[in-house]
Amino acid sequence: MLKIGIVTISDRASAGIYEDKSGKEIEKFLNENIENKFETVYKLIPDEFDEIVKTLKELAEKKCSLILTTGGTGPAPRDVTPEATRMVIEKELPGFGELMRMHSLKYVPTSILARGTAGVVKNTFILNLPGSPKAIKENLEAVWAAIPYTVDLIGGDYIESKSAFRPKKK
Ligand SMILES: Nc1ncnc2c1ncn2[C@@H]1O[C@H](COP(=O)(O)OP(=O)(O)OP(=O)(O)O)[C@@H](O)[C@H]1O
Ligand SMILES: Nc1nc2c(c(=O)[nH]1)N[C@H]1C(S)=C(S)[C@@H](COP(=O)(O)O)O[C@H]1N2
Repeated sequence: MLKIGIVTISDRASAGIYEDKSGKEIEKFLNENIENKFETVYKLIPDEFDEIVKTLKELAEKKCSLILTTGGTGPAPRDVTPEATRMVIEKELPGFGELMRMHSLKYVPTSILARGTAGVVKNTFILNLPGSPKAIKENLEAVWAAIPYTVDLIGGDYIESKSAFRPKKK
């Protein structure tokens, strides 16, 4: 069955200082946009480089076709999610981050602070989203249409989604 990893990277949420609303927002978006059966694997970790790398590798080895991370993409000293993601991926897909930042300008001028990227390791596609709960939908609505086809191309499990775009086969 289609497996999707949700990784919340937040010092405060992982310490129990606040509830992880962003992970829940990701789950909600997936439930609203995927029509076939899928299971999620959820991880809540602090902004620690080694822990992020370990978690992403573990979820890729568990055959998640898609991993969505939230948090740690900004300029603060402990924000290292894009660097950790680059340690794991074999191929970067910079268009996802570019489009998310451009689209998010419509909501906040600080969208240019997000450094999130995306890329592929074996049959897993990893995408970094910003940490704020409201940023989840704002960013996923920008790039979701391209995600199911990306997962097709890398040999991941099929994602059935009315909001996806798949180019017609010739
Ligand atoms: N997982 C989360 N759940 C709920 N609110 C969050 C989460 N992550 C971030 N936020 C909220 O979004 C705001 C902006 O995110 P910010 O970049 O400060 O957090 P972060 O660096 O991702 O998290 P942290 O400081 O805990 O590591 C935060 O002040 C916080 O209120
Ligand atoms: N759509 C959208 N993008 C957004 C935001 C937002 O609220 N909405 N917040 C911005 C802010 S304030 C920051 S600092 C960066 C990085 O957030 P992160 O460090 O929590 O990942 O995402 C940016 N991108």
